[in-house]
Amino acid sequence: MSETKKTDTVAEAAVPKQASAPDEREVLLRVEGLTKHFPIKKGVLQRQVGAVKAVDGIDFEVRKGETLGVVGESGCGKSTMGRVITRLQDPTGGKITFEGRDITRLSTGQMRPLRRDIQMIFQDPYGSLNPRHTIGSIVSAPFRLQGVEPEGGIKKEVQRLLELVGLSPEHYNRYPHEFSGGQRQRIGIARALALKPKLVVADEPVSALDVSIQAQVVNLMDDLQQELGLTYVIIAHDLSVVRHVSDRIAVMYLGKIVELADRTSLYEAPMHPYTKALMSAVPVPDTKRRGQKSERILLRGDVPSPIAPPSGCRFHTRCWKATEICRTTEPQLVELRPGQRVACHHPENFADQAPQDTVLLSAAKKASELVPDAVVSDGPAEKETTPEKTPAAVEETAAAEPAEAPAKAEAPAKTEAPAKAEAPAKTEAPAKAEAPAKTEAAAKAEAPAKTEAAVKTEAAAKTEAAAKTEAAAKTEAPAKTEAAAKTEAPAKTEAAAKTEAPAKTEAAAKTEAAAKTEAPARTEAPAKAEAAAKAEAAAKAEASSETGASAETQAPAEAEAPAEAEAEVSGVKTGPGAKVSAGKPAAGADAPAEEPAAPAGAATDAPAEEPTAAAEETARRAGTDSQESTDK
Ligand SMILES: Nc1ncnc2c1ncn2[C@@H]1O[C@H](COP(=O)(O)OP(=O)(O)OP(=O)(O)O)[C@@H](O)[C@H]1O
Repeated sequence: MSETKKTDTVAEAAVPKQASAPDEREVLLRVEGLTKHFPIKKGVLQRQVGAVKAVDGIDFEVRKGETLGVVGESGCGKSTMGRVITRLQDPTGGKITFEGRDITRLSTGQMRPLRRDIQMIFQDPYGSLNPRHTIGSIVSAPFRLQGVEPEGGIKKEVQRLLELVGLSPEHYNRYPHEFSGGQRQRIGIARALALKPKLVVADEPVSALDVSIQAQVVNLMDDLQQELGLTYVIIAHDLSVVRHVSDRIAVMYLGKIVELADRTSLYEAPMHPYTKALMSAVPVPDTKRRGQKSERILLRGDVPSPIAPPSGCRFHTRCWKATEICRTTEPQLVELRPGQRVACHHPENFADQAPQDTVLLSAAKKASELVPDAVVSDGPAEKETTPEKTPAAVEETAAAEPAEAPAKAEAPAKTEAPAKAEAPAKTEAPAKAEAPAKTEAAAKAEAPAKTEAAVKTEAAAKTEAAAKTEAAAKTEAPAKTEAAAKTEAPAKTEAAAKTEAPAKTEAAAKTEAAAKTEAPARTEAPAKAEAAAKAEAAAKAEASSETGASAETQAPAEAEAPAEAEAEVSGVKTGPGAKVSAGKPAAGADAPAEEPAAPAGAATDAPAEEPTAAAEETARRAGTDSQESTDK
């Protein structure tokens, strides 16, 4: 938080200059493979039946004098991580090293001297102060607990601390209820700073405060950092606060760090799609941009349950770039650019790490409906490493924009794909497409779809394919989508518009709804290529979702001018109530009850870790309730 420029409100804050060469500073705290699993117990015997994987293997380090910001949606494990690194809770696994000393398994007694050096500021300025104690008693607790006698006496030192945080020394004998939220948070800060700690972990230090007060507290923390040489780990929801205060930022998702980078890199060129989604939610106070279309990325649904996190990349269920590899293989947090670590197979603003994997998962296709076109077009199917797109890429990209399908027939200039693509082929029947002509729109149609699809293969093949999704997966000669890239004669969608002799595809276009009606769809008209591509890609994606073999979705390899869906190409499925604004999680609703106060040495004497109930929320509350009130 060095060199922070003070402002009236955090949102208006000009972003301070990046701290110089933070990497050269000495490492104060190092965390390796840290895990924290809360057991779920059931039955009379309280057998463990599962675990809430709140923190599931994270690595990072904090250097002296720097501020590490930690962001992520509600429930992704930020607070748990904060409590574990301060040893208020015991880790399940991994290693925590503070000033070169392994503190992972230190007992409460062994930790006591270290409490002077590691402090925590809690989110809730109301719940973290004991209402029956005076401010003087609260702020002086660390001295008493640590047996420290400051020069001039405890009272004088407490009054000095109150002044330091902008309160009056006369407040010494008052009670917490006599203060506003901002003032209470200052009291919490005074208490945390009493013993001149080296590391302060601040869990949402300003989120309970009014915006103008937020700026005051942030500026105060900044001043104190410079004055006392503090090192901060600041956990926050508010990305503008984090941007303002942090030197480096760790983005957490479902118990993992998905990206860790310095502030400038993270905000200017985020690599993880989740980071990009979070960043897109940060409002830009720029009057010139008023009225402009927002590039905001909405994420579908909530963070999945940490009890059974998704396989592979945990974000794949909500990512618009997810392909098969994301579902099966967990990406490691690797340094792709100096100082920028990311765990993603298909990072943004960087070369694809799995370029062979081009077929989007059906979940990704759905997710892409909530993502602006500009972002989607940067998807895995269109890697910067391959300037020309593969047929598969064309289709998958097109599938991401079903609603605009008919309007974009001109676009296929781009889609004149090279004959060879990088993708490894699993092509089994690439040459002749026996493709199911099924559009997602059709799939949703109540009535049997009338897909006017012009499917032209180079051989002017007449395709007879069942368009029913289930059938699609079982088509006799399925052309694997991955293979489309290697198709000898790839699709030239531009030709679609010029199709002279469109193949008559007697495709039974069946919809999920109309699947039972078995209504055939006739291919009659030459098509708009992109619409066709979209329709087919949609069909494939759906087929993949149902067959669970998304990477091997069938693709009409040579369809030059596939279908135009005359049917309602609505394509846009908006999950009812499922949209969740990235970076704007419903903090109030989901946030766990705040911990009781934990002044130096006190709170941690008995780091509570209650056995959890099966219900996650209940367990969460139970966990927080179990924290010992340190003011007592
Ligand atoms: N004591 C506990 N027992 C069981 N589960 C818990 C406990 N504490 C937290 N959890 C669970 O661990 C997960 C991570 O919780 P945590 O509070 O760390 O998330 P968070 O990212 O800090 O969320 P928020 O930003 O809302 O505070 C949640 O699913 C939560 O329910």
